[in-house]
Amino acid sequence: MTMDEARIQALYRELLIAIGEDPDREGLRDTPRRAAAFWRDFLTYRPGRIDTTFRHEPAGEQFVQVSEISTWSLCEHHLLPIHLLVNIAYLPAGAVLGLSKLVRVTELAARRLQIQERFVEQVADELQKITGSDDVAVVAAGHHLCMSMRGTRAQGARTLTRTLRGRFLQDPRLVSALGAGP
Ligand SMILES: Nc1nc2c(ncn2[C@@H]2O[C@H](COP(=O)(O)OP(=O)(O)OP(=O)(O)O)[C@@H](O)[C@H]2O)c(=O)[nH]1
Ligand SMILES: [Zn+2]
Repeated sequence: MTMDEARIQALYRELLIAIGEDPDREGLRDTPRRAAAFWRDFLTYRPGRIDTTFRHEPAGEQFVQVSEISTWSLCEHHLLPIHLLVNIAYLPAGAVLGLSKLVRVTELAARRLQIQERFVEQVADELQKITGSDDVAVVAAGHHLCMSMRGTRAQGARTLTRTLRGRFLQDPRLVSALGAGP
């Protein structure tokens, strides 16, 4: 994605004028710069290495889950934050992924304009790709500010999205191992 920071700053200045503010008053003078820096920081996450795996042949079946990964995304309809708690599980296929990489993959999918349904799909796609396992599950509990600070003002409403692939689709025991969600 290309980002034109000078243009973003100019647009924020326009926005301040449009809402009846004086963009040159002391408290607002640097606001367009700060707001543009936010967009740059938010949208240009560099995940580093995300595919470190270790060969591992468990004696029996193994289920790996990292729970309650906390991150922030932005709702693409209102440009307001979504706080996400994410559980990721997979059944290793001959190799296990470095645990921190599950967090990096989560962050990568969060740092864009999102809907929560697509977010879990994108995390699952990436996880399948880097683990080589078809058996993955991603569950997210979202708190959408567009539903709590405006609109319905539904304080505490939690949205649960879940994507199940491979054996997670076929085996109810695996789904119950995931728990009720983050
Ligand atoms: N499916 C889905 N909907 C979302 C998500 N984030 C926000 N929305 C919804 O997007 C919808 C946009 O609806 P509109 O009627 O176009 O917008 P609005 O007039 O601001 O609606 P309200 O939010 O109901 O006030 C709302 O129902 C939001 O709750 C998301 O991650 N997934
Ligand atoms: Zn929204």
